[in-house]
Amino acid sequence: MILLDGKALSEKIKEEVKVEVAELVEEKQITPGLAVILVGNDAASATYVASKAKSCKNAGIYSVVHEMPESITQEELLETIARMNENPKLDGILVQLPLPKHIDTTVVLEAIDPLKDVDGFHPYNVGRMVSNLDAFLPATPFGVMRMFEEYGIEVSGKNVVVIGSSDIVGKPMASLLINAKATVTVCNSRTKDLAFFTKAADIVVIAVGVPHLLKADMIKDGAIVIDVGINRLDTGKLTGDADFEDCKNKCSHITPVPGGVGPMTIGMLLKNTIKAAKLREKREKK
Ligand SMILES: Nc1nc(=O)c2c([nH]1)NC[C@@H]1CN(c3ccc(C(=O)N[C@@H](CCC(=O)O)C(=O)O)cc3)C=[N+]21
Repeated sequence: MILLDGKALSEKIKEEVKVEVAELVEEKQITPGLAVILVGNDAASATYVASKAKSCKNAGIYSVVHEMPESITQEELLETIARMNENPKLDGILVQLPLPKHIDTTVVLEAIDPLKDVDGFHPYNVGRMVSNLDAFLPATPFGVMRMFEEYGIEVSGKNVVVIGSSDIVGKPMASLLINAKATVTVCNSRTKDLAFFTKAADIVVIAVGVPHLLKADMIKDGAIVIDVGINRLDTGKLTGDADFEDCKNKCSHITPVPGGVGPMTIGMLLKNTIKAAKLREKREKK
């Protein structure tokens, strides 16, 4: 069994990013900038945001974390985004999800300038991604594709089952795999016989938020398991959507949690921020 080491790979990506940032600064006098908007005081969200800011700093990317109280109105949030859209120091804008219930996430994500949408959640980028055009790709599925590449895993012609159909992971994951010529099946919580699909899969990508849902008896010998789940147990430990101990003896490759897909997400966000900075440079030249 080969462990897909997202932590080590993300270190490599961060080094690449560092070099690219240094080049941008030297050759184009541009420092990439990222704004992260954090609404409310969810502990997990705060941790992720802090780690994004730290990674930016290490890479030489200018970053601001804009914290707003749970009680802000949608209008106030939209005004903040409008200001950031106009701020030339900021190449990327990321609104940490989930947002409080009184705020309409769709409206907020659509307010971000598509050219600063480093999360790839704006319908403009979603449409371009589905059409296989150049776009900001959502960091988590983008990171999974990079992982396949790095480990020499060919997805073309493979049967891939994606479990979970969220806008953030499942749907974009399926799109990227379709663009790469995989045969893709997307399952969700209403799927009647999940094992029927997963047993036929060369690759299973699971992103549902149910600890240890995927067991060894649901996969075929030599399957590749990509675990996007990040579940915090009562013990405080993180665990995935796949039963790692059970699956590890049956699959050919598996991502651990922690240390798998999670760290890749941050690496690809930094990549997207550089892409945004390069887009700005092109616009400014015109
Ligand atoms: N607009 C937006 N964009 C996001 O990209 C976004 C978001 N909202 N909301 C929350 C999710 C979650 N997410 C993670 C990123 C890195 C790790 C990560 O690095 N995890 C480490 C462990 C971290 C720990 O120990 O807590 C690992 O899996 O090894 C996890 C989760 C980004 N998200």
